Amino acid sequence: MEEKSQDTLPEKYEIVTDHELNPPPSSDLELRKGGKTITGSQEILLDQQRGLPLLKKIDAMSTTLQNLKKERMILSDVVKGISAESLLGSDVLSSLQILGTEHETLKKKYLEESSERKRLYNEVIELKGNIRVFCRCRPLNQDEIASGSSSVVEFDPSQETELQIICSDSSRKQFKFDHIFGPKDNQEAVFAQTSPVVTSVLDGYNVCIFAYGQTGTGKTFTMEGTPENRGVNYRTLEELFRISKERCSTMKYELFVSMLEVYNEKIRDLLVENPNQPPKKLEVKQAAEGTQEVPGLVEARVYSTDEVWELLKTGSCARSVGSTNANELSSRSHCLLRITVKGENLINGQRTRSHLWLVDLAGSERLGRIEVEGERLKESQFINKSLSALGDVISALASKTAHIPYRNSKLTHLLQSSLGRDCKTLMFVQISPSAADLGETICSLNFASRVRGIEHGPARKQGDPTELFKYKQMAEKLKQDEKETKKLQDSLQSLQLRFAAREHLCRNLQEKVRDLENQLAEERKARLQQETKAAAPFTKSSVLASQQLGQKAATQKKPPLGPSKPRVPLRGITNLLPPPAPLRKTGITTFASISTEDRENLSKKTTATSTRTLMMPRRRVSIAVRPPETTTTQVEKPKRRISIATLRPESHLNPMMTPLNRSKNVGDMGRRSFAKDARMVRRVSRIFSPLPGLRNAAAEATPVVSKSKFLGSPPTQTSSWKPKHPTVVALQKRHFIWSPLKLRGLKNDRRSLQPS
Ligand SMILES: Nc1ncnc2c1ncn2[C@@H]1O[C@H](COP(=O)(O)OP(=O)(O)OP(=O)(O)O)[C@@H](O)[C@H]1O
Repeated sequence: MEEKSQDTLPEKYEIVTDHELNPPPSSDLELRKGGKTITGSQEILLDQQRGLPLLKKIDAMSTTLQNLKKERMILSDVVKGISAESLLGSDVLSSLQILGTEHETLKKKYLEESSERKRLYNEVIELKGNIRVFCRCRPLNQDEIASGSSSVVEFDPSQETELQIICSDSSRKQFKFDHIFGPKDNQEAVFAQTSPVVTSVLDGYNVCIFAYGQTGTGKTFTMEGTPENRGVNYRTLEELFRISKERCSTMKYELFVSMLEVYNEKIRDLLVENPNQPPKKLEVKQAAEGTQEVPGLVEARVYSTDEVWELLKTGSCARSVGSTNANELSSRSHCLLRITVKGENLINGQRTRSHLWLVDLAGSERLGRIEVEGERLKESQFINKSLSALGDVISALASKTAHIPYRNSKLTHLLQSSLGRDCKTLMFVQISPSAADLGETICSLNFASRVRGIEHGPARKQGDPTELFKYKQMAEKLKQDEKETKKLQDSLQSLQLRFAAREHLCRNLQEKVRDLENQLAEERKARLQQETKAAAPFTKSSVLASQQLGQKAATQKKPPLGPSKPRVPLRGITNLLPPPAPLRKTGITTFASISTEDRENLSKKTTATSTRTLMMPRRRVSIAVRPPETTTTQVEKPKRRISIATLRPESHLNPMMTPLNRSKNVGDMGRRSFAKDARMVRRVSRIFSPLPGLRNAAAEATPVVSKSKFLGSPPTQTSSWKPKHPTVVALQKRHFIWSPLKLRGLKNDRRSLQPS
């Protein structure tokens, strides 16, 4: 120890003296003067040599110690002052940063690869079949060996999936399964094949593993095992813990364990804290998310394998067992271990909740096989009933029927969400090698073969049901909203279409109105011209009068309608006609019956009243004149409605006399008229037209009847045509006098229309 301090101390002193931070004591300086560096310990030695008293030595040592302390402080300050950059350099730091980024990228890639591996792994299992059947044959037990029973099961070591059963008639029956375990295969070998299915629960798949077979064939041994040979249940949980630890950087798992039994179609919780208290009545209920739950069932959170083993032992002890002649401690119930795995992906936050059911079924032997009575018989009946329900479910799944009878038994109802199309199923068919059990063995193998025949679709990952439920509700709301939106869109579209159609109709109607107005204006203009022309050949006075009339007409006539004003869009189209104008007195006169004096009076009267008449809007006046033959033909065909008056004494017999005309004529009798006898006046009005045949004939016979836009084009006059109808003949014989209606311009000067 002494030597070691001698080696190290000189260096420290060197540093101190170099930095000149703490000058050494005077004794040191003196010693250095001699050209030698002397340490504290050497000094002590010197003092000893000099024979200094002990106190002096202690003083010296404490001084040295203080110096050393100061030194340490200085050094620590120096160390603190050294930064990473000054120590490593910027190049090293930048390369460290690059390496860090590379590390992150590699980590990401690793995650991607691991998820891909998981996917492929799952695919491999799916290809192998989501329902798999393993056969396990136990060794001959002591009793069987003692009784000299031989094995009827033959295994071919090269064929891991085939076995042969030697029947009583020495024939062989071959069975094929996904894997066959012989009497020599231990628990590890069994679990090695089982683990891939088991670990699927961590990936979010529902899994169901069950052991089926007659009593005493090793179902409990395979599932539960013994403390020395632990079975699938314990190993499964062990494996789940191992993998969850392995994945802790990316996944967070929570494991829960429930243990129950179905005894005589009743569910019993095997994990109740106080087994002495009366059992709770447990029922299978369908949760809102569609999964099967058992409300009130104990769900223990497990954190370690030790805990699990204790738990399994507790549950196993609470199980109903009884003694049968086939098994000393025969399971009289179906024992179900449920492992619930809640997973959360720490990278993307995805959550899963899946179940793994590990089922140790009660013995499948037929009733006659074991001698039971009383309570045992009842148990056996329930066991057989539920096993047959399981068989029905499997058959329904195999035949892909729409209805799977899960609810026929408690067992199948419990397993509903883990025994079906979206899940992974593994069945252990347990058989006995003994010849004495041959019949039961063949039965079990046949059942297992049926199960193996089920073609499952790909298993589906199970999300967290509460989250799934939430998403389902959201999806439904979204669907409804979409429907509503679609409805609204449809109605909007139809409204738009209707609106467009209306608009189109309005536009068409407006155009029509404009056309009609234009047409009307033109017709008015033309009519005015025609009337002026028609009045020209009459007397000089009439010419003068017509000039005056023209002037007046120019000043008073209604101007032609201008372009239509912009109209308010039509709200609706109605077929209603405008309210009819009140009936006006119609003056019908015939010049034939008027004397010269009367005519003069008439002229005066007409002139006197013309102004008033003209001012009256739309006053309808029919004037009968007898123009010369030539004049009649020269008159251009008016386009408006006309009234024609003829001299006919027997007007009441005229078929063309309309009721209106007749009444008008009758009404006019008492009134002042140009005609001496109103009955002599026959007015042919186009308002009440005669029969079409007659009308055409009359039209042809009447050259003054011009085209009306309401009645079609007038027929052309032909000299060769000879009318046959008496009315037409009468009309033709008599002079037709054209009398335009609404001839307001001319009304002022009716004299101009008088025959010369
Ligand atoms: N593969 C095996 N290797 C060694 N011993 C086994 C094997 N299988 C079963 N045994 C033994 O056979 C006996 C009966 O097994 P077990 O109780 O598991 O049968 P079981 O099918 O569960 O019967 P039960 O339906 O009546 O409950 C047990 O003592 C068990 O240890």
